[in-house]
Amino acid sequence: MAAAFGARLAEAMDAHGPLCVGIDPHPGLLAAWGLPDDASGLAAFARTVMEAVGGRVAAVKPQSALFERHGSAGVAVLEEVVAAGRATGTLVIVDAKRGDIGSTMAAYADAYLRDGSPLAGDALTVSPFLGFGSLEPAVEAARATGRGLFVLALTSNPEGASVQHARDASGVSVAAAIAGQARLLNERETAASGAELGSVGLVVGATIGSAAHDAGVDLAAVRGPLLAPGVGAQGAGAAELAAVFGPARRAVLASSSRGVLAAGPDREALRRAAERACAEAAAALR
Ligand SMILES: O=C(O)c1cc(=O)[nH]c(=O)n1[C@@H]1O[C@H](COP(=O)(O)O)[C@@H](O)[C@H]1O
Repeated sequence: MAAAFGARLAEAMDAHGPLCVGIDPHPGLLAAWGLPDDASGLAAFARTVMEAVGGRVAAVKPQSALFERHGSAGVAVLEEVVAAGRATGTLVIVDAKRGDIGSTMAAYADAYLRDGSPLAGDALTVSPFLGFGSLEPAVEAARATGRGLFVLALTSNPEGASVQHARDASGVSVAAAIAGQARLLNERETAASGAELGSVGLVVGATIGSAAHDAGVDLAAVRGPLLAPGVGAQGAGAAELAAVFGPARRAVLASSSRGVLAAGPDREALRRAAERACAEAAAALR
């Protein structure tokens, strides 16, 4: 079994800084790069990004939807990204936001978190909104194979608050309950391994302002990595990262997709954009 994801991510962030480059091949970006909006254009896009940043950033996060829209040929390109991450030593977070009843979740875990599956990167984004317990097969598969999960908690979109800030009869918000469950899993893992970070991360948008505080979420107590999308194209920058994460900032992996990808297709320009985004995040999260 590979070392646990939390420990591997901490090592990758120490080596390369706290940036994840999102691979979101939107139709508009394919066009801007002079590529056709089909599987051949998608493949050229994904290869260019991996050649530019593979081995140079802590992680990449391919957005599954933008591969799936090209059908099975697009999914094959996602598999190529997973393989390229492994070849370059860059962690791959497959952003598929899976969540279903437990028996179906077991099949998703098999697809995305099983050794030998071509879609299994190093971590998967998952949705806990069918109940955190429904994620158990994914939690178990990740634990058994040294992979990680990023559980949606406080998402970067404004609509997320209507669900995530809702409170139960005892006043605990949905987001705080999710964070509490992740914390329990990470406490168990880190007590056994001594690692600083467990492998059950949360997704917390860099755009959420004071929402963690307002929803009663203690991000530092989670002891897992905090994936922070919303940097760049959605408007968050260094100031927002510092303000949202405060004492939890050492656990943050800032994620930017269009903000970096807009610099392509020139590989050097992509590399420089990633370096800039990484330096900015590192300064904010130091
Ligand atoms: O799980 C995610 O990565 C995610 C969660 C969230 O709360 N907000 C969010 O934007 N994302 C993803 O992060 C990426 C953001 O892309 P950019 O806005 O181009 O940087 C997209 O792939 C989103 O699906």
